[in-house]
Amino acid sequence: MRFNNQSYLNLSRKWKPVGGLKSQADQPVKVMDHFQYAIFCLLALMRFGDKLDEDQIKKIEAIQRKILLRLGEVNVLNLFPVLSKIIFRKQWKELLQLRQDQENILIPLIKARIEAKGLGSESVAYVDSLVDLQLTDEKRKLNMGEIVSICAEFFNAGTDTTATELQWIMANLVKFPEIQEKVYQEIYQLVGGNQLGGILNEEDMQKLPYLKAVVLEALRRHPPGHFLLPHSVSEDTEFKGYVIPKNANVNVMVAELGWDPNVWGNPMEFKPERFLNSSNDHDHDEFDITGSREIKMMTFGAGRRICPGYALALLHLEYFVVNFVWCFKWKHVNGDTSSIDLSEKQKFIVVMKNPLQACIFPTVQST
Ligand code: HEM
Repeated sequence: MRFNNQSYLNLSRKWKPVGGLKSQADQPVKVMDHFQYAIFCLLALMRFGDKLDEDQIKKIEAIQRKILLRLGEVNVLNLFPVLSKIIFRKQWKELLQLRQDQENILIPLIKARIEAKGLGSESVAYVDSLVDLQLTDEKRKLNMGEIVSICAEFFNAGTDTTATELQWIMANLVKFPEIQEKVYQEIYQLVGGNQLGGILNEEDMQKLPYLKAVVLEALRRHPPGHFLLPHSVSEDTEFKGYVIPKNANVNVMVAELGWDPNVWGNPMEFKPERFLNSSNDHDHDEFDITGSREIKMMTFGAGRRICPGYALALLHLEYFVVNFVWCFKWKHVNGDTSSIDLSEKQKFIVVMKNPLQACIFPTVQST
């Protein structure tokens, strides 16, 4: 897609401040908490098939976060569980209490879903498939504890990764307003004035290659995980002259792979255009994020242990970005692009060292 400067100027957006009050709109919003909450609500809806109220969401979020923060401790205690249960009795008690709290919150939601399904609810939820799942080798279904753990994993693996990536994308769109404007113009050229202020849907997103390129570029330049989960080889393996012994821990430097100058020109530059018509394979128009044809980046891993939520994450990222840009103009604080600092900080995943703050204005379309 080409963006012609003339039409870009003609269509240039007008905007009005949030709530119609300039003073309010001038107040920068720290967006990350809102992103996290939105993604969490969406995942909860997918899981339980029903909208949960704010109180329930906050309770699940709080317990999940407490458990996530102590995950390292769980791994250490599990190295020698028999011994650690004696020596670290207090820690074990606290961790078991956290698990109990998690079950107390999630089990009633799972049971409510089973009941709703029994009463003929037509919606489809993730919990339904877990309840129906038959473990063929063991000739049994999942028990309640296992369903709780799998639901919890879905929250842990899907919330912070997607919300963090969303923050990286929006930070780049605020830092580089010309890229934000290109996303807007692409949407405008697709839907014109017909859908002003309306929400764009999944079908619209399939026709927006520049939007997809922005999301891919962010996943390349700012992968939330700089490593994969630990893997190991099941037998001694030789790779490029090195012997990797059986059971050795193996990982991949995900970020370095996406920043390799031999593969990507000016890799540290945020340049979505590199993903337009990026496929060399004429049978496939889209970039192969799964690495099944060629591995150029591995933000979601590759092969059989690839992130099972990658398609969902892409869908959510594209959905939020397209609607954020269509409905709002995102501006940096005090007109100063340097207020957007793209430095990284290693937490559980790699986050923005200085979280994004932006002034956000609902757009009013010029005709
Ligand atoms: C931008 C968003 C996301 C990124 C960058 C991401 C990335 C990853 C990566 C790199 C792995 C490890 C792959 C490996 O070790 O080979 C992984 C695993 C996993 N992801 Fe994601 N993920 C994202 C979103 C999601 C979502 C939305 C879900 C589900 C709702 C999800 C569920 C999982 C699960 C369950 C695993 C563990 C799979 C296993 O143990 O085999 N992820 N993800």
